[in-house]
Amino acid sequence: MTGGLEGYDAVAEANAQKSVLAIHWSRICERLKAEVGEVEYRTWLRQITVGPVEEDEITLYLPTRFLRDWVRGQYGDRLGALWHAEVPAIRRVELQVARPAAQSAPGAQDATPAPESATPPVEPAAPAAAPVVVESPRQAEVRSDLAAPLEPRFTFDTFIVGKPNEFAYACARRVAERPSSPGFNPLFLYGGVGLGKTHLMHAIGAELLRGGKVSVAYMSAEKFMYRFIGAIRSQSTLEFKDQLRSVDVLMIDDLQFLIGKDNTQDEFFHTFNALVDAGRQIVVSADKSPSDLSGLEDRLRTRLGCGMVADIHATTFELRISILEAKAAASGVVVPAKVLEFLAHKITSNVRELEGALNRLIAHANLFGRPVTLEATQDVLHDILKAHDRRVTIEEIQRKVAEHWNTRLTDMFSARRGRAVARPRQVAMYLAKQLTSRSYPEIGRKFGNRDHTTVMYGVTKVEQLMAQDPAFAEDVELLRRMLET
Ligand SMILES: Nc1ncnc2c1ncn2[C@@H]1O[C@H](COP(=O)(O)OP(=O)(O)OP(=O)(O)O)[C@@H](O)[C@H]1O
Repeated sequence: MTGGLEGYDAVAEANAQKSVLAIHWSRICERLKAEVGEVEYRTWLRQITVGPVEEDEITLYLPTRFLRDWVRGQYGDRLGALWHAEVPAIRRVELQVARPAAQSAPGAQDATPAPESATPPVEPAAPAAAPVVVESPRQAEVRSDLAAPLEPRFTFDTFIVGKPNEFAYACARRVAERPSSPGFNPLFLYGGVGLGKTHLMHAIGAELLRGGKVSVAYMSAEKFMYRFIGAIRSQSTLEFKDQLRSVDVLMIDDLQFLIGKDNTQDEFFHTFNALVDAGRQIVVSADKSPSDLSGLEDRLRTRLGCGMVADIHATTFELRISILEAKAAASGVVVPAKVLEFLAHKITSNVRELEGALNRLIAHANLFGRPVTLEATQDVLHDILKAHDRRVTIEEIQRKVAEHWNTRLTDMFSARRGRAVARPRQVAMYLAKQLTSRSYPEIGRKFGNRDHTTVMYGVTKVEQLMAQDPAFAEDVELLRRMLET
């Protein structure tokens, strides 16, 4: 009997404490709403439920680890101060993850949720292994409810292939023809800005859809994050996960955006594993190789590097010319070869800018009905050309390259031919061709009066080595970036 009464007292006391806390909490909520605004309050704070008070500490619960971390970072101190102002005995606020009790309405203030302590929200079980190609044919679809639409211009037919991108192109083709082939899942495409990563991803998507039977979802990593946050806010994370895990091919662009976004990385990691385990294809792009994406969790970097990693190098003059020729031909406007050469020499940064310059020229020609000439080009594009005036000198290039390979600067001009000095010299010639507007004979003169054919040989040799040896290619790329900034 006594025990029963004690139990009753304890329950009554706990209930009384809950009601008192609920009154304080509703006042605090009003203050918070006034301080942060209705929208922010509803997004982040409404889902807080009040837990017990022990000594000078009150526990508040949030439904997910993501929300808990966010609220702790953004509002932790403020919550502490408001509770202390309301109940002076409370000096500390502890934020914990807990799912609300099944019956309680979201945000119900007297709900006593089931704490999950430090464990993250439970992930849905990975789907059972499924065949690579869906057995019962269904309509090919791009999951536009879930992802971004594909750009119709970005196909394999409109992608111009040259040395810097031929490997990435071949890998992309292979994935489009046989998704989830061993060794090609995930396909990780990386390279500098505006070099065609997105174009290749869309081309894969378009090709797969043409073949039917698959569902494809493409989205930027940024969109992935916002979709994920949106799902948390609307308490529909399970639907979000299910949607993502139901596609045959998932493509995530610009993965570097997830650096520092730990919760989204976690989510992506689980999605990634569930899809790959189920035999679905993943394609990812980023500005660096998996090993260089410091800031991504190690386990994610390791998995990203497990399939095929393909680099898109900076464009060569030849590739720039081919791209310009193809785009000019498609426009129907006659652009003289010397104008194309001029542009390919001047605008070396990336294909997006090159394309932008050509489009401006073409629009100008169409609007005013005047032929495209070199003079008109200089006039119409004067701002772009000014911004692209190369400031790098051959002397700077020689110095940086010599430092990088630890050779003497004088070996750039000397007659010595050993590989240890010849290779850096060839790299410097290659970079001089890439980063300055000097001709082969001019470059030759700067390298101890060498003949222009020696320079041409050096440039070709470096291009060949870059195609064969990724480590060497990365070295050269690094030098190039250092010189350009
Ligand atoms: N080899 C190519 N052939 C034809 N067009 C190309 C090629 N490479 C890039 N482009 C064009 O250049 C533009 C920029 O390419 P894209 O958006 O694919 O670059 P990205 O590498 O994804 O850049 P970012 O890192 O900024 O996302 C697009 O219009 C694309 O069609």
